[in-house]
Amino acid sequence: MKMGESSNDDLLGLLLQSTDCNEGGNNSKNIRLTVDEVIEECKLFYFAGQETTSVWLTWTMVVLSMHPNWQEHAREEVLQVCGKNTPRFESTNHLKIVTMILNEVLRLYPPVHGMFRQTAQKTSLGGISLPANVDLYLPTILIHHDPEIWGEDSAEFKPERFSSGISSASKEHLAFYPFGWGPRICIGQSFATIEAKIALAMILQRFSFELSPSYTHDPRTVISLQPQFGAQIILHQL
Ligand code: HEM
Repeated sequence: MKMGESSNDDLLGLLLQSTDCNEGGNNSKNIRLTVDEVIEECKLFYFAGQETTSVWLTWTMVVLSMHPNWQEHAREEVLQVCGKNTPRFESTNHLKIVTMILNEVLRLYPPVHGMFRQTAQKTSLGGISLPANVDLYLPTILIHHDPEIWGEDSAEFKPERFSSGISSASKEHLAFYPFGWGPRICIGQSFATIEAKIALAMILQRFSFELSPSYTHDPRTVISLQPQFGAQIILHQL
């Protein structure tokens, strides 16, 4: 970095080009990052991106073990679209059932269960007037489970809710926000979705799976929403 050498075709390279140490970068002086800020950005990307996606896939394996019919539907679709080949980015757009399943898992088990905000100034929100410095919690998991929004079967795993897309899945607009919303929406949303589709497709191509008798269903919040006692799953090679 001190030699002024960094590539601009990956995230770390772009961050390094934005530092005070790299005068050759494209950014104007007033938005340069310090080295400490680059380190913090790297930690944020690792923390925000790794645990969330892995727990999403974990819940998907658990839920598809509980619903072998959906596991079979998803496998049939993957084999139809990709055969036994490694799924490519382009094929992920054709995985409709896999997408419905992944969305329904995000609805029932959102890895980020809620978001925190603070009013910077006096704010009017939904007809309520809030003073400055009020802490707000937006409980994603409660909204995702609300029977008034999703229907009496809101607690059930029903990927068909999403068969006509996200906007038709619920009675309320903006009732599904596993990646947040607005200016701070998850920057890794598309990356995570492609990653999850490819990983799930590769697992379905190779294995059928079922829950081990030792599995106990007990979702708990440990920063992200996790299976408290682990996810013991038995894989059968196909
Ligand atoms: C299932 C996977 C994921 C879920 C559920 C998820 C969820 C979220 C949510 C809800 C937020 C907004 C937090 C807030 O507004 O307070 C967020 C922000 C963020 N996410 Fe993700 N995320 C996922 C994957 C990823 C991946 C793969 C990356 C990076 C490669 C990533 C990077 C980030 C970053 C950097 C932010 C902060 C953005 C900002 O503050 O402007 N996330 N994520």
